[in-house]
Amino acid sequence: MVPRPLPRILSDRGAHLARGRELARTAADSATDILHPLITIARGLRRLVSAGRRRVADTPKDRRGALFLLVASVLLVVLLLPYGPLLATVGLTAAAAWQGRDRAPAAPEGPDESQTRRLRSLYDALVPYFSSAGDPDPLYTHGGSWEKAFPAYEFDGTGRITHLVIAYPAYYTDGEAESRARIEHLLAAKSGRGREYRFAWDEEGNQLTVRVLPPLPAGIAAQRFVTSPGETVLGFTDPAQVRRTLPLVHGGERRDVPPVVWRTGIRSTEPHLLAVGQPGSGISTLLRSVALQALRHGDVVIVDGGGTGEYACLTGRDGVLAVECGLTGVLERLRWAAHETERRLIAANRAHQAGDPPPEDTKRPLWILLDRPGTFTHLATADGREDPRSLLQIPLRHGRPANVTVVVAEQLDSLETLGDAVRQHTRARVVLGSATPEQVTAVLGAPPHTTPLDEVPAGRGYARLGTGPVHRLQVPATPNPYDDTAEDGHRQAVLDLLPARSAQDGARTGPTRKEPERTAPEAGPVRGTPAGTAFPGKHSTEKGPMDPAAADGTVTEPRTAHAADADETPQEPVPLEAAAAESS
Ligand SMILES: Nc1ncnc2c1ncn2[C@@H]1O[C@H](COP(=O)(O)OP(=O)(O)OP(=O)(O)O)[C@@H](O)[C@H]1O
Repeated sequence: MVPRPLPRILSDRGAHLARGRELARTAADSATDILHPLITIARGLRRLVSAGRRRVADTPKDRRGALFLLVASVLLVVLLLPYGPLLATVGLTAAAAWQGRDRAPAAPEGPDESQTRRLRSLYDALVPYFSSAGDPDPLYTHGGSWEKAFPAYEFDGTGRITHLVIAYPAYYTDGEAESRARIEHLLAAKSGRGREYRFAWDEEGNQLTVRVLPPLPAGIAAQRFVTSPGETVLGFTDPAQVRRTLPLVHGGERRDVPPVVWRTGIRSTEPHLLAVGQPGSGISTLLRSVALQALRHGDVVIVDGGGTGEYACLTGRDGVLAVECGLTGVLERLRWAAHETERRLIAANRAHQAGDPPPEDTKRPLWILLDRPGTFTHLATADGREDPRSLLQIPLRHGRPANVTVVVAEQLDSLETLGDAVRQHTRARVVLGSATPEQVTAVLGAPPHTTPLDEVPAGRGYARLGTGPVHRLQVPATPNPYDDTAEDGHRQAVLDLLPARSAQDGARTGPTRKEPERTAPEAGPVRGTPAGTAFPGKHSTEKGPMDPAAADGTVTEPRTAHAADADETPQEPVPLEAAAAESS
């Protein structure tokens, strides 16, 4: 699979950097070669001086005078002898060169006994798979030699394999997923569990390369990442597949870490994201991390189907248009988002036709983040209300040119509740937590090329942007700052990133709505569901100007950053058909 190219400016910069690094390395290598004798002599002189110092220190104080006298007499004799100083310099240089020689013992050639045993055991395990009765010159036979089968290998300090190249016969069915999986499973088991392995199959050269991957850096706190507008850091990955690094602060130190950067906006080829995972895998954490980054340049609407107050910290903050966890509010917000998408499209379209740049009020990114929207689909169906999925269609289909981005997070076992529009238009995908290779493949559209971990840390998983490669992913630690069980430093990092509390909170109200509010949590047994079916507990975050069902029964219009500048009368939504008619 071809990695999605970076924007030219970035890829060029990467190429320049790589070329620069290569040149610097070559220059350093040449300089080391030329200066090697000098380095050796300098090292030897240093050793001679320290030996002399040691000698003086070891000599009892009362005998040091005699020692200095002896040295002075030798120096005097040398000075008086014909060619004495010259001979002394040559002698000293020779002694320094001898002392400064590299004394590290030469690395032993080939593997030691225990390493040979490991390689032989791997070879024997592979014989049944890589041998065939009709092969006249078999590479793998019982009792055969492993040397030809394993042209390259490396071991770590504990004697476990870290890198292995395996040659296999051309007739092995390496194009079939099942055949590959069989070998990968066997190698992971025989090379030591508890580590992650990357397998690279070279079908042309009939070689399989196995590499042990170092663990991804966990516990990197949320922080202001060095990114451009339109870029969102989903998490961190291996350096092998990413040509860029992000400067970060981790554990009080500055580090450069390769990120998985998702690009949104009108030029994005993956304008919307779908994140799935098992309960507790870190999906809400990922959404919180995305929200905090989105708030740097845009407005955010959050739909929380979890009902555990995961996004309470964002309520009433600048740029946060709503944090909804009740069905009525959610429908209201999604309806508004659909209308806003249409409004932006029409405004931009009019500007295009007039030959003007897009109006300012269509440029500010709008993010709709939905955590477990399946809960509301279920409630709406039971209540005979509008399906929230149908309201998502317009932002998903037409969000890109309108600068509207949708992020949907759902649990692995509720994927069937997502609906076609979400499936079709979310081309950026993330899977977190433990998942079988089949589940990962079903979500990402391609298998992971690494073995799954026995114990998956929170926030660990895979990401794929469009048809790009599958990346290992570690989401930055972005806990709910009101969660006492989370690490204090990580909670404080989130608090530091929160925008200021909105000054206009509670300032504006809109038309009255008569509908009674019904929240997922307090709905109790819902019509059409078995009595006692439990829904997530209520966490009411509807307040201020976004409250769709305030105590006095009034509803407010969602507040955008531009609403204040624009006409105070709520804009009538214009359907998409009208936009199409206008443009024709
Ligand atoms: N990237 C991460 N780094 C460190 N800890 C994390 C990370 N992601 C999640 N966690 C921790 O794991 C726990 C579960 O995370 P989170 O609530 O985000 O998961 P979830 O999938 O939304 O779970 P739930 O279904 O329970 O809501 C939390 O304690 C959170 O702090």
